[in-house]
Amino acid sequence: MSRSISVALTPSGLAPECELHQACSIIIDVLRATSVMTTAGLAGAKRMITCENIHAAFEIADQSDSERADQPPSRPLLCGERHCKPIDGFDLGNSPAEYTPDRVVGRDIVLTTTNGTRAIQAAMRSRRLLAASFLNLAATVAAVESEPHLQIVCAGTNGQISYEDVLLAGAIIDRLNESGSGPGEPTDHLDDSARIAWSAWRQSLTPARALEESLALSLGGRNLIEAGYTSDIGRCAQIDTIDGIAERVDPGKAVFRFVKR
Ligand SMILES: O=C(O)[C@H](CS(=O)(=O)O)OP(=O)(O)O
Repeated sequence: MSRSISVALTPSGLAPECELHQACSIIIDVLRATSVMTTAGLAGAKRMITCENIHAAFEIADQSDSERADQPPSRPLLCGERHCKPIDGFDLGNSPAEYTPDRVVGRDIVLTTTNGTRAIQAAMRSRRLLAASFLNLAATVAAVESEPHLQIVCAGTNGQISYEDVLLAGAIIDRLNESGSGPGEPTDHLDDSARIAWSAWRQSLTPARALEESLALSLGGRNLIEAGYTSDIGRCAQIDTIDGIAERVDPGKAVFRFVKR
């Protein structure tokens, strides 16, 4: 199958002319939104509803409350961060470690983060929309391998390209091309950003440097270290520990469910 892969290195890199409505889009925010969505999904969260701002998150939660007042505890968990820190009045922050089964099983989650949930919004017009992390790299590849047009959207950090997201974009491209015709050259058609991501990933693969170290060098990694969340970097650097993926269930709505492979 001839497949094309485009990468937006930040959400604003999505070309206005790109035909998102035909594309399967993969959102990447390794540190930490899409790692959180993957972890929460595995832990049994019912639905993950993403939104861009705190006000909208409270509105969604209040609306669910009034819809189901007779069936407590149905209020969604309010989750996310600003400046890497938990938000006042919210239930959970943006550390994957917080998303344990005892906290999230059977619960809806409303998530708002600085970059990840904005990237989701930027790609809402996509035909399919999935959230990828290193944790579920194999499940991501399995979910998209028969798609003819893939659009990868890196969340970046505050409008800037972030190395950790580029690395995962490259890792997805690399895995999709593992059974390609020859070493060193993907068989898929890659745009230039996809080629940059793939090269970055290939270059990062040295026996001397573990993925965790590369993530710690990145913009998102440095921000987390400064904010006191160093241990999240190691957690988000685990590869293929979760065999499933959060996928949007309803076109036009930022509502995701975790699909086990
Ligand atoms: O909390 C995070 O991991 C980041 C914070 S920032 O990117 O350093 O501002 O948010 P996210 O939207 O998950 O990238």
